[in-house]
Amino acid sequence: MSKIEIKDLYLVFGSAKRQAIKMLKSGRSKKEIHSKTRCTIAVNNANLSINEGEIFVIMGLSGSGKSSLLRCFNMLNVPTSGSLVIDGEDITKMDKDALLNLRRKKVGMVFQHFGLLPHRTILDNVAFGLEIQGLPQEERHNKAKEILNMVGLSGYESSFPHQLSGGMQQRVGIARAIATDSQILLMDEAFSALDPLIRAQMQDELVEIQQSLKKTIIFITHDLDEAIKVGNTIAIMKDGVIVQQGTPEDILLNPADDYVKAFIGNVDMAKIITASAINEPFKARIWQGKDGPASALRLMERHLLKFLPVVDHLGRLIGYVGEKDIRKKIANKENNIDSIVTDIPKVSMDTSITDLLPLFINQKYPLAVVDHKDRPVGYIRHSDVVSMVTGYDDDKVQSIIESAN
Ligand SMILES: Nc1ncnc2c1ncn2[C@@H]1O[C@H](COP(=O)(O)OP(=O)(O)OP(=O)(O)O)[C@@H](O)[C@H]1O
Repeated sequence: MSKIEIKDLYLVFGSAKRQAIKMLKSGRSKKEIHSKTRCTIAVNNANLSINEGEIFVIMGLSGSGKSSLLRCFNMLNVPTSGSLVIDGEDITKMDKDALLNLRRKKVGMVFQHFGLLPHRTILDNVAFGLEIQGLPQEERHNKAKEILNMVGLSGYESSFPHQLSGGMQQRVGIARAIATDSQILLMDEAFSALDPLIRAQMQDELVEIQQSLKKTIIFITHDLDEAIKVGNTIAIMKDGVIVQQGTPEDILLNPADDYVKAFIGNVDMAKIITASAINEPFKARIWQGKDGPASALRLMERHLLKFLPVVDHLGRLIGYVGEKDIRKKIANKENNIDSIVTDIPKVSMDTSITDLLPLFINQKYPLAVVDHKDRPVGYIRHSDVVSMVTGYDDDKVQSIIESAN
């Protein structure tokens, strides 16, 4: 379900906003508009749909408009035109009180440089939003302690921000943002001031927090690896325009233009692309104890396959049967396929391509992809994995592999 819906959103800085938008719509460039009107087009016709409970990442070069757009989500920046609907309500039309309420209760923010109050204890920093909401001291302290425990900072309640490392301070920032039970978290380069090891740890923790609390998180980063690690959806901005949005895999496999290509240029695709990108769904399967060689052969011929998955009475994969073995059984008038079921390595949809490669050693059949109940969902051919890793086209790889066999 979509939690946030942005339609035709423009954000212009400067006084001649109308003129700037008119020029923009008549095709003038951002630069040209700036030199004529002194206005900056920060967001140019953004359209986004953000699902409840997802981590939505916004990426783009410096100055592309990420922070400007993010600040529209709590109306710290007031869009020049367009709508931004949260839970069915257009926040661009809210009055002052409704907006205060939105910021206090619904939309929390985590800043790059933590934004903690230096003379307040960690406990009081986390309880800050609750204090503004008017919660009595005992109640807000209890809640803050609970959240500090959740982000691994129990025991630091009476410390002050400067006594904590950067990673710990950012945990406090996150704790403060989630203490108010806000459903939406805005995170602007929240991890970029942290050193790489702590940063990686914080990324894992964010994903965990999101999974347990089901917040909707809008997360800005410059770092594609980070975007891929935490993001369910990634939107890429250039000069105020959202040039592409999709799942990390969509973006890696089908970059919309050269700008996006340049972004993903130095990512190790093989580590990020998973089995799901090259999975071929099974069109048929046979049931152990029920189907015999003749029906197996019929299915193979119908679906042009040289092997079939065999499943037990619960639909769980046992292995494959191959065409040659099936034909032998038929020739020998044997009716039981049990002795010819070959064991096969099983993988899941999210196994990375690099982890798939070694599994092909000594395998004549494709790998089997199974779901969490061990039921077969598809297969992965060696040639597809090699094409993905080498970048050579599929037919060429297929012929090399076949000639080697
Ligand atoms: N308050 C403001 N007044 C005028 N122009 C602004 C203001 N805030 C941002 N801009 C301009 O809007 C454009 C987008 O800036 P923004 O900070 O949103 O980009 P960004 O992608 O977040 O960049 P960075 O990654 O460096 O933070 C830039 O041209 C910037 O100079």
